[in-house]
Amino acid sequence: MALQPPPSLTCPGHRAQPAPYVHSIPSDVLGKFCEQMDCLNDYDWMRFASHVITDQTELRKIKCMEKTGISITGELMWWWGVRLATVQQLLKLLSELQFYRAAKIIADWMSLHFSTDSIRTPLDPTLQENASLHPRGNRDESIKNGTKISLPPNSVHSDPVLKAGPDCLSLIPPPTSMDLPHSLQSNPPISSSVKPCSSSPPQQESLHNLPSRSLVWTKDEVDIATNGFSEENRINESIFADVFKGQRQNALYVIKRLKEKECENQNQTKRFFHTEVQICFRCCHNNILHLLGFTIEREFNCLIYPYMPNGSLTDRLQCQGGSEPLTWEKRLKISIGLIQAIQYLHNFGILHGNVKSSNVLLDANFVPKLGHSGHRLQPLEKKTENGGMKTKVMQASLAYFPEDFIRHGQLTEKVDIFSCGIVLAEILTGIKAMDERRDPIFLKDALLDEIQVAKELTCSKKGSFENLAAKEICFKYQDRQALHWPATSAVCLATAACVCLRKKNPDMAEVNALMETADHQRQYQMMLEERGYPGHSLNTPEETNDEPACPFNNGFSDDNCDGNMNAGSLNYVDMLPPLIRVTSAETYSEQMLRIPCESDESSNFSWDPIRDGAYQPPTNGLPDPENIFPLEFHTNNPEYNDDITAKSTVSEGHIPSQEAPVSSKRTLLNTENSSDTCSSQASAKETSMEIKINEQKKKMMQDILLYKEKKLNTSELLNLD
Ligand SMILES: Nc1ncnc2c1ncn2[C@@H]1O[C@H](COP(=O)(O)OP(=O)(O)OP(=O)(O)O)[C@@H](O)[C@H]1O
Repeated sequence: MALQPPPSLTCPGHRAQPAPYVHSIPSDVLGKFCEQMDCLNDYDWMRFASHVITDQTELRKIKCMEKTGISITGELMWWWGVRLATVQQLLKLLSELQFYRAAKIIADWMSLHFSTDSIRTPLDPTLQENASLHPRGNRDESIKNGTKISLPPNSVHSDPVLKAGPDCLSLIPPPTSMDLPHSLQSNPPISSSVKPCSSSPPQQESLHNLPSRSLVWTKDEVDIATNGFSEENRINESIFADVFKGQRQNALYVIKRLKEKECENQNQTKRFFHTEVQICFRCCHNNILHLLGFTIEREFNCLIYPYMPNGSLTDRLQCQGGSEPLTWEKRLKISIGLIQAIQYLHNFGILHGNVKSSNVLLDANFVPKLGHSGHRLQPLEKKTENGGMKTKVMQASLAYFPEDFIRHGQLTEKVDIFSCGIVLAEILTGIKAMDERRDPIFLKDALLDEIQVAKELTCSKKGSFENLAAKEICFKYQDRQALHWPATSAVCLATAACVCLRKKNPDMAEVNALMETADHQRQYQMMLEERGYPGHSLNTPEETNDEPACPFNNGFSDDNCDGNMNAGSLNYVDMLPPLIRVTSAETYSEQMLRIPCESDESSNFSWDPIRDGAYQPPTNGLPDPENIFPLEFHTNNPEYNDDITAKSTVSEGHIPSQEAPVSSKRTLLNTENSSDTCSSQASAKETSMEIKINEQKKKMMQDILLYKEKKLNTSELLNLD
């Protein structure tokens, strides 16, 4: 259903006032209303609910929540609210069903907060005399205002609201069937047991009569599915929950059994359970993990999810169980899915509060599903047995939280966006968000340092320093295991991470735009591959593929290992169509056509002073001893130098130095592994690297140059003819 603008409540001579939406009812008013409605017997409640939701599955889900102690009317109102139902529609329905007490709660609030032009009391005419139910304020005020409003001819009798009496204000126009949410348009639910507005005595509807029972699992059912919680079905044991694999009717599930005793108090478990249930049921998005069921027996709280065959993003980034490293295409898709999930939640005013890579589950097609949201559980302080446990749990969370949240504890959208930025950085780098053997322990500190340095260097607008920081992050930390990662895509992803980490107003729209650019490039690359330009064959030395990856993926990094970046990805940057192309192709192409044989200390790429300002490049191609910062910011790998021009000091037949830049205050270093080892490995790689030029590739690079010089058109370049 297309979202409609709010129906205006207008009257001649008066300013149009938008009708308040159900979602704008304040929580205290809604609370009272829900309390009232939740007390209805099952039959009456279903009568009401089935006018709001005609989809029986949705309705069943909500009804099921009753057993968990969640207000089902609250859920119903949430469901309706996000579909832009108006208070007027709610009042009308309540009036039709003669739920006057509940209607009065809403009407009282309306009369206090909205002008008399915009409200009407939807009470049955017979009850207009009942002073205790009639919102007196409306009547009085309307008379005081002396407002006289004409009714649209065809609305007078059709709208029960309008039958209220001559001195009641009218609503013009009442929402047409087009304005109404789908559920209210027509076709009240066909249910044998629920007959709205039936005059027969209400039949008590019990949960057991509803087909929704499948959502509520019994202890026995869970026992059977997990084979008695057998060890072989255990997937994970965390402080708060045991995670088991289960099977029922040929479907695989994950059953998360909460450990109540480990939590500070029962209320906390209950709150966690409620939040998880509410969020999972409320959200219907391809990138949000669905909740398929739960148990509600005493001291036996289980949440049941679909089994995700590819486990968690953390596991796949760390290649747990010997899994293949994630390709960059998969990484890009996962990033986009995660961003969309968070945006979806935020659009509905839901804060996740627990975004981290272990909570991003991957289905059989590596589609990411964000799960396990809600309040974090706090463990009991068990000083003797489990000293330091709380600290560990806290530390794990700190890795994804911004400083001000840790200090003040106020969960906002910004917190989720920050956490998302850390996950994006994990995807880009394959580096764990936290590793106690590293300095700094937290990935976020390394990223924030890069951003700070870039900021200090550029003194320019945010976009510019973030881009600079992004390139540096790519250069230093990009995961080598994701082969053939196009530079533009990597920089876009790194920039997106930097945007998420902004202290003020991190902008998800900007993050999205960056990821769209990255995705365009993915599509372009796919197109190239379909046309017979296999991605890695352009200029990647074949032997690169066989080389062991730099030990980033063990959670360690070493600057000295960075020289052998994935040079193969340069080609795609060059070949990007003008719209998304960001690099200086000539520079790269020239570089790529050379035969690298040894590192050249004098070769140097420097930061483009024209674009980035402030810095005058050294004339001799060597770093200016007076001005150390260019050394800190130049990136020897041309892959990330879209704004960096090759200096004439790069001699023919040489590749740029493999020397790593010294950019930020600190870089992620494994304090246990000596960097020397890595450094010698890197130089060994360098000296042994012999690059064969493939004639086909060479021809292609030449074609690209011709294309750049406009001597070839796109069709000729891609051999389309
Ligand atoms: N639906 C699922 N499918 C497959 N594996 C899952 C699923 N849910 C969880 N897992 C596995 O179990 C691990 C632990 O899940 P759990 O929800 O306990 O995460 P956690 O990070 O330890 O805790 P929390 O989410 O409470 O912070 C995940 O990292 C993943 O490997």
